[in-house]
Amino acid sequence: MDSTIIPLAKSTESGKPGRRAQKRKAPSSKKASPSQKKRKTQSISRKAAIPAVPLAAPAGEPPISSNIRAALCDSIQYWRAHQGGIQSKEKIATGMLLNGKTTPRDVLGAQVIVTTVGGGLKSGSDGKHIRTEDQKEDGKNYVALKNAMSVGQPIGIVIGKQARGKGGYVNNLLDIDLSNHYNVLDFFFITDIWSELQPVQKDGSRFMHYAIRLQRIDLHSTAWWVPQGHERDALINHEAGLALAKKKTKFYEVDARILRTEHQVAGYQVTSLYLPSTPENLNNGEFIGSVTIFHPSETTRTRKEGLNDLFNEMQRATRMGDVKLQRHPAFCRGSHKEELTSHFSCNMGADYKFGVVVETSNGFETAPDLVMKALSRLTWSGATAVALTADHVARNGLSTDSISMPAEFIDFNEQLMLGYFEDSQISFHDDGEKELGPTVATLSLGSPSVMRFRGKKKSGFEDTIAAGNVMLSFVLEHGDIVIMHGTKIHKYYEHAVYAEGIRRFALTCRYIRPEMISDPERRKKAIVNGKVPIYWQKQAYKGEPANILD
Ligand SMILES: O=C(O)CCC(=O)C(=O)O
Repeated sequence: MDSTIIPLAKSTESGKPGRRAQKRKAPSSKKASPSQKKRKTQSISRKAAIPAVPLAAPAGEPPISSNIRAALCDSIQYWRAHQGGIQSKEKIATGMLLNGKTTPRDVLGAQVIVTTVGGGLKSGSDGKHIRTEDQKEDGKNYVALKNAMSVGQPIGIVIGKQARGKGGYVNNLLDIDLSNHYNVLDFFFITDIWSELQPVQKDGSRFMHYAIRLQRIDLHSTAWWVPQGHERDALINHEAGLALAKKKTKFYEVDARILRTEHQVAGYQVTSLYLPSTPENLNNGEFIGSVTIFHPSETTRTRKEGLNDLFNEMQRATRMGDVKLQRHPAFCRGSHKEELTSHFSCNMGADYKFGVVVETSNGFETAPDLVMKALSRLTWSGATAVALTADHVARNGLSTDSISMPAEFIDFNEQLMLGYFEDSQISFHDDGEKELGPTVATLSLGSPSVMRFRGKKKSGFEDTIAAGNVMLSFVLEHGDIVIMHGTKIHKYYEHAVYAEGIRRFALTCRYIRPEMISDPERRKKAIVNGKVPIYWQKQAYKGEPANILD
C-alpha cells in the first residue's frame, strides 16, 4: 500500500484555513461586543464537550489520512464513496467506512472488526433513522459484502469520526486520538456475516439486522491504531496461533508399553497403536482395538486437490453456509439446564444420534463436494487401518473379538463435521452408541490439537498409568487422519480432543447400523441419506497416486 499522507491536519472540517489561526494573527484590543461574548461562551462550551480524559496517541500513523472526504476518496481506489459507507464494484464490496459504534456489540481490535451491515433504515417521527422491518437479504450493502466474502475480496477499511457532544469528534470504537477526520485503517477479509436481533430502539421496537466480522489480512505487523505503549498486546504469537501450524510437534504417547507398528502407505506415515482391555493385558499383546494415525507427507498436503485445498474448501463452505456449523444443545450430567457445546457441528449422510442434538442437514446425494472428498479419503484410510490391524493379528497369531473388531471394513454412511475455534474442545467421552459400526475415522484440518485416551475407571484403569489415567496422547496436525477400530475401545476408554490454534475442523465418518434404529422413519432416512452416489463411488480415493509420491 502506498503511504501518502495528505497534509491537511491543521485545516478545519470544511477544509478552509482555521478561523482561530486568523484571529491569532490579528488580535483585537477592543472590548468584546455582546455577539462576540456569545461566540466566546459557545467556544468554551464546545471545548468542555470534548472528552475530559485525553485520548492516547496511536502506535503508528495511518498510511493515508485527510480531513476532507473527497481528498481521501480521490487518493484510493477501493473506497471512493463520497457519500454512503460502502463502495462496491460489480456488486462486490471493496471498501468500507467505520465512523464509530453502530451497536454496543461492535468491536474494532488490532486484528478483528465486528460491525453491522448498514442500510435499510427509515426516518422515525423525530427525524432520526430507525429500523422499521427486518433487514433484507437483497439490500445493496448486504449483497455487496456477501459477494466480497464469497470471492475473498480484500476490503479497505477507512475510519472516520462522529460528533460527540457539541463540537467534539471521536471514533468511539477506538481509544486513540485521530489527527485527521478520515483515516485508512488497513485491508481486511470478511470472514462471517450473520443475522441477529438488533438492540431495542428508542420506540421499543426491535428487528433482525446483519452483522459482519472482518479479519485483518496482515497479521505480522503491529496495527498502527493500537494506543501507544500497547503495541505488544496486539502482537500475535505466530508459532502457536496460525491456522496452519508449520511446526512439527513430536508425536508422543504416555504409556510406552502400548504396542505400536509403523508403515509407509501411499503418501502417509502410518502408526498403529493397539489398546489393551486392562492394564494387565499390556504385557501379553492382547488388545481390544487399534488407533491408527495417518500423517500425510508434504506433497500429500500441498499438491493440487490435496489436503490444503480441502481445508480451503472447508473454510469456503462454512463461509458460504454450505456447511452450517453451529453450536448445538448438549445434555450435561449434573446440569438441569440445556447447555451448548464448545465446538460447532454439522452432520451429513445418515443421522447420528448421540449426546448432542445435530440434525442431518444433507444426505450424501446433496452434500457439498468437499464432504464427499473427505468421505472418500476416510473410507480409504479406514479400510487400510482395518487391513493393517487384521494383518497384525494374523502375523502375531492373536485372537480377537471379531464382532467388536471385524477383519473386514464396513463402508461409512455418515459424516459429522466439527469446528473448533480458540481454546475450544471436546471433553472426555466415548463413541459407544449401540447404533455405531466398528470403525470411526477423523480427518483433522487446520490448527493442531491434542487427542487423549484414558481408561475408564469401571474397566479397571483406576490407579494406573500416569496422571488422569491418560494412556495415550498425541498431537494431530493439519491433514492427519485418526482411525479407531473396535467397538470395545468405547467400552474401555474415553477420548478427548483439545484444539490449540485458532481454527480447526474435524471431519469424522462412522457407520450407523440401520438395523439398530428402532424408529422405521429414521431407519429409512438413514439408508437413503447414507447412500454414496455412484459418481462418488467411481471417484474413490486410493491413496496418493504413485507418480506424485515424495
Ligand atoms: O475432534 C476430533 O478430532 C474428534 C472428535 C470426536 O472425538 C468425536 O467426534 O467423537
